[in-house]
Amino acid sequence: MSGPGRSLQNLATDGDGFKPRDTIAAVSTAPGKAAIAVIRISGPAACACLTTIAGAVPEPRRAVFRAFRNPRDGSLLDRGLALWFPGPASATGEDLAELHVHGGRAVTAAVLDAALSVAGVRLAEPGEFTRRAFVAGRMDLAEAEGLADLLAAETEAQRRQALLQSEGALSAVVERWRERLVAAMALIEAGIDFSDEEDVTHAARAEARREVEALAGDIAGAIADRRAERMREGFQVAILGRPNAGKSSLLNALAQREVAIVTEAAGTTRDVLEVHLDLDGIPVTVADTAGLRDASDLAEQEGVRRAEARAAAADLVLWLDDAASPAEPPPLEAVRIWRIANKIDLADATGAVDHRISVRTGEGLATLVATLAEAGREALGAGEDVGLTRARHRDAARAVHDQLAGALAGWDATPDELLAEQLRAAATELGRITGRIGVEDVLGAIFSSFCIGK
Ligand SMILES: Nc1nc2c(ncn2[C@@H]2O[C@H](COP(=O)(O)OP(=O)(O)OP(=O)(O)O)[C@@H](O)[C@H]2O)c(=O)[nH]1
Ligand SMILES: [K+]
Ligand SMILES: [Mg+2]
Repeated sequence: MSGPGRSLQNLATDGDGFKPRDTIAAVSTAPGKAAIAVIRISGPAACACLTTIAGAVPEPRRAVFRAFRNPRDGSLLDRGLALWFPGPASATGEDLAELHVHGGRAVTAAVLDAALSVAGVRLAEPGEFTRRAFVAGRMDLAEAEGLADLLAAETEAQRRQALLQSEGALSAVVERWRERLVAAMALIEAGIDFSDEEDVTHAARAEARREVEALAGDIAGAIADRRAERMREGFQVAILGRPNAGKSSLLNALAQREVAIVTEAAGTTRDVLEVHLDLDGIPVTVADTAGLRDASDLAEQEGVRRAEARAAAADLVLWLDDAASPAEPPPLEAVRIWRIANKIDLADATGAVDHRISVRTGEGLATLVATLAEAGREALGAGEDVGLTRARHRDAARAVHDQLAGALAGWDATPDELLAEQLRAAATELGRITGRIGVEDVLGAIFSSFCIGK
């Protein structure tokens, strides 16, 4: 990765007070008790910092065992590994030092404090190490977002997808789109050069048009495919039903712990309660809701309202009902509904149902879980295909698509120069996804979503 980040240096530094020339330090591992914690220091004073705390600078990229000392009085703080990564071939592109210390609160606080006492060193902002990597051209924006997703990944499929994006798979797709646009532009521009040979111009314009049509189709396909974006949030399932159908019991059975209160009193659940499940690598969020009925109680009325709102926003509704007395689910537009008859230990299901279960005896639950995982995999993919993962990507892709559609609509009537200009504008717009252009407005939002130390 070379160009994009670097060309942004001025934008990225002047736009919102971001100053890569400071030296930053932070604990990069999670807070709390642990065997090891890593303190990272990046910037021009990293070398001074390392010398002050750990003695001489070690050979680049070699871990050495050192005593870490308080710069104020030379007292021993801890012993551990020191590493030195001189810029620009470091993670941030700057001089970077790492101190691996014992992972206790007091130890990390003392060593971080020692680092911050060195002139020119300050505490890092959230995501600032990654942001410096972006500014230095070590990764593009889509890759940085992939890295954020990788840190947040809770299931295998999420991990696979995030890793792909962090390694540049989405950037490569977008770059390929841009190359196709540039090729179409070149055809039009060739027409400009050969404007006295009408046949050549005509053929070139026709070929460019075919290419732009195909590209607009591919981009529309990518916008319509929401699987990768939904993978980040998980497959959203809402359990809906009348009071006492056994919704909370089902949630507990799926979660394999007592998350929700279960009683025989109708109207027990009021708030929406959700659990995050990992079904065979697929992230599935299941929400338990208040039983639907004309409630007199104010809190229960609000619970019913929330239940209906959650169901309307779900990918799938599990309409749970008593096998003995099934009722119709409420009309839910554009939401898939599975009818599930519960309590088949008491009475057999009547009418058409998708699943027959007894939460009490466990009958039918394994099949239900397997079918849920399958539905989730269908909706989200397995994390092996590359797609747009954020609204930000989709907005940019839609803007490009609209520009291409506009160019295609007026194609024959548009002079070569103007057509080439329209395609150039679309190519520029594509650069928003990887951060080649005009990203200063989104930088803060993207990087602040990271933790401090990343
Ligand atoms: N026999 C039998 N009882 C069940 C089964 N599932 C749940 N129950 C019982 O049904 C009653 C209601 O269960 P809940 O899980 O609280 O039902 P709910 O749909 O969450 O009820 P609300 O939150 O009040 O709407 C409890 O007494 C459960 O033990 C089942 O499969 N068989
Ligand atoms: K109940
Ligand atoms: Mg309940």
